[in-house]
Amino acid sequence: MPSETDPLKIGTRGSPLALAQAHETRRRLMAAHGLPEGAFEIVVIKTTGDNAALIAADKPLKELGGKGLFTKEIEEAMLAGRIDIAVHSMKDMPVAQPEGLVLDCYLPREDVRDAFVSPKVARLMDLPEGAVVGSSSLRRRAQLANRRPDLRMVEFRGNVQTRMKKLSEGVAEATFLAMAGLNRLGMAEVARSAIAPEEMLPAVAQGAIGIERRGADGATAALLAPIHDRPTGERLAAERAFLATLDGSCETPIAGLAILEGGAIWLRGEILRPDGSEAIAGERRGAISDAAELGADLARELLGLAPKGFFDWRG
Ligand SMILES: NCc1[nH]cc(CCC(=O)O)c1CC(=O)O
Repeated sequence: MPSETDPLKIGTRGSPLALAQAHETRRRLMAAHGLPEGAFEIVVIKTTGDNAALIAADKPLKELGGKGLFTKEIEEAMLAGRIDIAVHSMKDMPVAQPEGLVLDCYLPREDVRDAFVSPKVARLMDLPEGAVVGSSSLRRRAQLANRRPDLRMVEFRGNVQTRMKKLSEGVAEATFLAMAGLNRLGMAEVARSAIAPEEMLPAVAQGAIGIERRGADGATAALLAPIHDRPTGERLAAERAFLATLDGSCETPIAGLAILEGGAIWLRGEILRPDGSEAIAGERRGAISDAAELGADLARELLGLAPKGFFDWRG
């Protein structure tokens, strides 16, 4: 057991959302084991994705380093023993972990929906013709272009405050944020409305927090076991198998959402051309124990339906 003289080191990025997630993890570990706050130490690690100069460049994140942009330095710290666990937004996690690390602990999932944020109108469909919308997410940009080809898209990055400032300056009339992030920051009022999955299917693993550890660290595995949320793990097994089979990441125009219903699992998935000119969607229902196969199977179906050139974004 960790103690005040030998605390468990929790690695995290330093953004307000990442810190909120690390604190939630510590609270759950304290409650599960009756340990004091001092038995856990939160260690902030700067990642490539946190480099202010890169972020200010307003380039698509994809061009800045691709997979592992927000995780590489944290995983290196864990392999080197400087931290014991790492708390991640699962939406940003590559589908496979580096040799020696495992991800098998998930906290109960937050709201999976995207939030619609605008000082002008309450809902996506109320935006006037030709309105400018800010987003750097390839998925959101493609989905929006698909549903509202009249809208103009601009790159939009930074924390919630930065984005709100850009909106008030008129850089764009609306933007999107994950409801989960707003809720965890206590900023739910920023959302004008939550977008139903039927209108805009969220990113794979949106709203889920995962806790990574060293595979050989049995003591930490035992410590994490009581805070693992099994339904979240089952849903992510389907969604991440879907993403893996599509060879996707958080920066590809892919959406996927699994829901548990009456003892079964229901997975919906969507792939898009980056310019939104075409979207292909499908779904699977099946046994929870087959979650990963369902995900892979749905991905193969959508791949089979995609015309030549659809995956030009796969590089
Ligand atoms: N790619 C950035 C990112 N990664 C996780 C979240 C939000 C929280 C979550 O989905 O768990 C966000 C910001 C956003 O999309 O608004």
